[in-house]
Amino acid sequence: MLILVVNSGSSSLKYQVRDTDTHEILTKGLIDRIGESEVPDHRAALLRLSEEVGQALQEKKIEAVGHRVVHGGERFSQPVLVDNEITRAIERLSPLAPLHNPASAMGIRAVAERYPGIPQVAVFDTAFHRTLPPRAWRYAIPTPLYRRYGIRRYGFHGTSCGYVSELAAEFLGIPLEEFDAVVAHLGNGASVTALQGGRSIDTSMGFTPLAGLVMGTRSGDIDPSILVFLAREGYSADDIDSLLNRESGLLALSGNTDMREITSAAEAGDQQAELALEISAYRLAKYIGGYHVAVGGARAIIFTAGIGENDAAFRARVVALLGALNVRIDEAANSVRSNEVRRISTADSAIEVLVVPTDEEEAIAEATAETVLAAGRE
Ligand SMILES: Nc1ncnc2c1ncn2[C@@H]1O[C@H](COP(=O)(O)OP(=O)(O)O)[C@@H](O)[C@H]1O
Ligand SMILES: CC(=O)OP(=O)(O)O
Ligand SMILES: [Mg+2]
Repeated sequence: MLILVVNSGSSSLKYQVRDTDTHEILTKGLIDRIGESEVPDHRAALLRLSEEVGQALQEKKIEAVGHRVVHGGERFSQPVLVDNEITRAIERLSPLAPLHNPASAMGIRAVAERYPGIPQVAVFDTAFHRTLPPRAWRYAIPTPLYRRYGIRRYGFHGTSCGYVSELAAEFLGIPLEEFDAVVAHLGNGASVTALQGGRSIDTSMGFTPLAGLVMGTRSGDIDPSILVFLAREGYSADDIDSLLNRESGLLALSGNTDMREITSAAEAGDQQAELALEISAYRLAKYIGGYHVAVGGARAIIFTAGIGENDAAFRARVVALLGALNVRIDEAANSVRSNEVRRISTADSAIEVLVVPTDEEEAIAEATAETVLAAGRE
């Protein structure tokens, strides 16, 4: 089946046209640095996508479209065929994923206009984390807040996590059902997930993709009282939202969101950039240690996504903080650039450290084809 996959990340829009029968990628593209002058917003990115795809495909016809949707709430634990009601449900979840869900809903509507009648499937980041036990998803706040507003941990990057954990288990020759690991998905948004028996049992993002690690523009964990303090100081809800989601993280610490630039600044002696890297690595290392305990001893630590796959210096910095776990990096293996699954730990490292390139688009294409075929059989 010929599938267009649309992955609306917070700062980028990735697309691919894939044939799920032959596994061929017919065309793909990345519209990056959304928000800067050339591509001011996701609408502009989608317009560019439709021009590029139209040119590349000529007379070939796309049969279905798969969308990455970040927040599926408690309702969606599987990919679903999209209709108007589902699109509205995705929009209603926007307050819980303000950098992502509006872009996905916009994408779904834009595709419906451009390719009328085409089946569209939503594939949710949250779905993989529906296996979290209550001890991990409940917050220690009054129950009515959960019942009334659905305030709980959901977790994100699930499509990526599921994809890389299968590849990692296969690489190590461990059956997925017996695979205990920690997955660090480090992109513009970043999260860590604890896998036990191949299933998610804890994850650093929470009610929204703001919790956990230091990210490009997101603060990650902070004391919630800071919000109350700021509200009393006169900050509005929108001010706080924008402060923590768009003006914090690496940007606030170093003046930059791009790890490549932060790393070169740090190497050139920029103290702020150095501190930003230190804080990010330290926070991640603490999570890895915690999740090693949560899964009862991880067999592997997996690095994936933009930073995880490409930033050898950052990986080395994180692993250097894991000495207490007897995890050791192999500097030579770590500095190899490759698109393959690879081991970067030494033979005597207590836990294997792997780099596993993620492919959310492939996972979404497969899920889309399956969902469309299953709907056709009903
Ligand atoms: N070669 C590289 N070295 C260091 N960081 C990189 C490299 N390539 C990409 N990155 C970083 O990866 C991040 C983007 O990751 P990605 O997974 O594409 O993000 P998203 O999908 O969330 O938009 C950015 O912080 C970028 O700086
Ligand atoms: C959920 C999330 O943060 O996604 P991204 O990394 O694409 O911003
Ligand atoms: Mg991403």
